[in-house]
Amino acid sequence: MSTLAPKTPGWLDWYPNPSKPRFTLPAGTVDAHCHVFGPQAEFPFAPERKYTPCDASKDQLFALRDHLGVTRTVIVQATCHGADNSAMLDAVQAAGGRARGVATVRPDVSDAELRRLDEAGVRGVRFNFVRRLVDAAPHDALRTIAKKIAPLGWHIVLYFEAADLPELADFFGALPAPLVIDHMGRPDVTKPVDGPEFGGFLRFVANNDVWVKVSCPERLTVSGPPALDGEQHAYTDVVPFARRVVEEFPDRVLWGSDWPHPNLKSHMPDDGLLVDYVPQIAVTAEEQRKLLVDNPMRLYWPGETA
Ligand SMILES: O=C(O)c1cc(C(=O)O)oc(=O)c1
Repeated sequence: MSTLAPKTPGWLDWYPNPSKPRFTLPAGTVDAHCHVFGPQAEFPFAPERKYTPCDASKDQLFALRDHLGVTRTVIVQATCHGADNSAMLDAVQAAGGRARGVATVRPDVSDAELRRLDEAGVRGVRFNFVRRLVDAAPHDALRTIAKKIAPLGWHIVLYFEAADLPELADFFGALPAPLVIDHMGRPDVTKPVDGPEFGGFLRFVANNDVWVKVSCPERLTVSGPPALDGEQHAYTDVVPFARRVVEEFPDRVLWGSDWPHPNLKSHMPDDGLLVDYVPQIAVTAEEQRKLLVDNPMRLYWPGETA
């Protein structure tokens, strides 16, 4: 019998009993960024991982999806599973057409394997440039893999820190597939929304074939979580950044819960309050429909109606 690896010290488990959101998500809402972790007894974590999370199974993900009023999910390969996509694929398959996947693959991946992933519901590959999550920036792998996936019509999901974008922008802009940016490119929300750093990010989005996930206020906030009474607006310091992206690029924004919220050390968000954050950043019914339904459907279920 194999022994299970203990969780990383200080690892916070996902919120056990999320509140029922006060904001009613429109019918057909897609959670375009969530993960499954293990369960590690069935799907062991990758030896090269930088953290060991708690288990977060597909059934627990589907229970949250239904509780929040989400219709479909995009399950994004988490770094703790490396390039072993089996837990993600198992979850996508179990969702019976109501999930798509984003995979991590190695540069020597065969065309036959890519076709197998495509048939299983994968529509993109993910690359991580956040230093605490990887050993080295994956430029060469990304260049090689981008050429292989472009003919499938897939996209490239990128995770990076705002301060690194100026160095990466030309490289990213030359890739031969659409780009999807995780967590708004991780802006430093203590800097001005009209300042040069976020301005550079907005220009990069304007000038390239880019979609942006306006996700993770709980990860980007400096002012912290909402009060426990839930009365005040949540994550107010992140709102102006996400609001700006939604206003400028209403047809290229995506929303995701980021459940089960890897690597949060300060607090674990109530996922119900994360849904209540949405109407602060997408204020009209039209903006909400585009963010939550139309845009992710176009990217992940093109030609299908919500
Ligand atoms: O900021 C993070 O720690 C983080 C990690 C991962 C992952 O390990 O895949 O995914 C995310 O979306 C965010």
